[in-house]
Amino acid sequence: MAMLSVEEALARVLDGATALPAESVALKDALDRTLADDIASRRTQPPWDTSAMDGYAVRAGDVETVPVELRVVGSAPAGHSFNGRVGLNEAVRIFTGAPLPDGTDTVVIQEDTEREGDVVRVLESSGVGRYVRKRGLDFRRGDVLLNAGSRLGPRHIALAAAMNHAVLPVRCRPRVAVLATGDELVPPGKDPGPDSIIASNGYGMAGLVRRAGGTPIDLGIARDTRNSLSTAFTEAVESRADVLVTLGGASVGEHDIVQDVLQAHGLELGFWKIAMRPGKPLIFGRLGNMRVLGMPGNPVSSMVCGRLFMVPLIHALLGRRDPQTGETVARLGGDVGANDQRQDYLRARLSRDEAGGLVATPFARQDSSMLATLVRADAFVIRPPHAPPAQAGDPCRVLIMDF
Ligand SMILES: Nc1nc2c(c(=O)[nH]1)N[C@H]1C(S)=C(S)[C@@H](COP(=O)(O)OP(=O)(O)OC[C@H]3O[C@@H](n4cnc5c(N)ncnc54)[C@H](O)[C@@H]3O)O[C@H]1N2
Ligand code: MOO
Repeated sequence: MAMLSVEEALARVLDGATALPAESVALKDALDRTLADDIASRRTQPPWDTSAMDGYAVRAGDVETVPVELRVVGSAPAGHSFNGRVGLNEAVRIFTGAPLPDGTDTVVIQEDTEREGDVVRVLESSGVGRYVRKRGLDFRRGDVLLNAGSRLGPRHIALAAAMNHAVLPVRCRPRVAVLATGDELVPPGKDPGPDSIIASNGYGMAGLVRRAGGTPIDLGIARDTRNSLSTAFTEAVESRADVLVTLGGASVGEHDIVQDVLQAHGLELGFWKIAMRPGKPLIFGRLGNMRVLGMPGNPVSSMVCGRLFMVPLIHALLGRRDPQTGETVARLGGDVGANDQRQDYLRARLSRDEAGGLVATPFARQDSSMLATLVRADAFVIRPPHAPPAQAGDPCRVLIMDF
């Protein structure tokens, strides 16, 4: 039977996944959150014509011919405007950021002047508007400058502040319950028994959840028994998780009972098994309002499934409009053989050729248990199903490692 393609599987995971409700957060807590509404400016910036330099505000007509002496009639530091009107052959001492006094249209920088008492001698002429930032140069009241669905980086937060917003509407963080399964698993840092494996995947998955903008809920480690799994699934439902991620027990052995027990809880199965390596036994379905991703236990398989399916799902629940696929193109740094029906994600090193082009060289060993190779890798080379053999120098698709 033909297995589901990666694209089709992703489409099914994202089907019907729409943005969660919004909440308000203070600017200082808004970093990396996703905006829930378009944001219009409450202010025009700059609010008035402003000096861009320290110097003298003058009338351009007075300084056409230089040198010329002007009478200094006042001073305008930032935050304190000069309230009078500046007349013929007059100047006001001005500083960067101060409003341009009435009657002036130009700034002469102080390096181009000599001052003596209340007289300034202007040595260089200056055109109209020189060193003046016009009112509204940056933006105007009512301009929509930040869009719903964008992730708030430091620059977006600075702009929101400049627009005079102290609080922003953002999407609630998707809650993602993460459950490791397996009798062999023990937490890191303990003294492992003779048959123990250290549980690693849950830590990686929780990190992926956080990076994607969700809140991980740690459900710990379930034993390979119906009872233990059942208790954990009940806990997931009670925790009001939007997504449940299980790790391990997804394959065909008689201890791989995750799917069975999920079904006993009412799982509506979306799919099981996809044409992908690593990650073939991926399970997807719904348990009430909760989406369930049953990931294979091999550490690299679960991280790749997390990156390819869980991260886009979290982004969809955040209403992200700017999702980055992370995909680009490179040239192969070594030969690769013909591919079978599974789309391969080969861990690879990136380098540059002499012309500066990107080169991706897959590691020789690609076993899905090898986490150290995942950390050594800079990218995945994507080999589509049934791709013919390819040689060093041939173009290839790559997914840059971003976790
Ligand atoms: N007869 C077949 N056997 C297998 C098939 C198949 O199609 N036919 N598929 C293989 C593939 S592909 C994968 S991937 C694995 C996935 O199996 P499971 O999801 O059932 O995973 P487990 O058996 O529970 O564990 C596999 C491996 O990973 C270790 N593991 C599990 N959880 C964790 C964790 N949280 N942290 C660290 N390591 C973990 C576990 O100890 C095992 O070594 O099935 C193949 N078999
Ligand atoms: O698909 Mo499994 O994830 O190859 O090892």
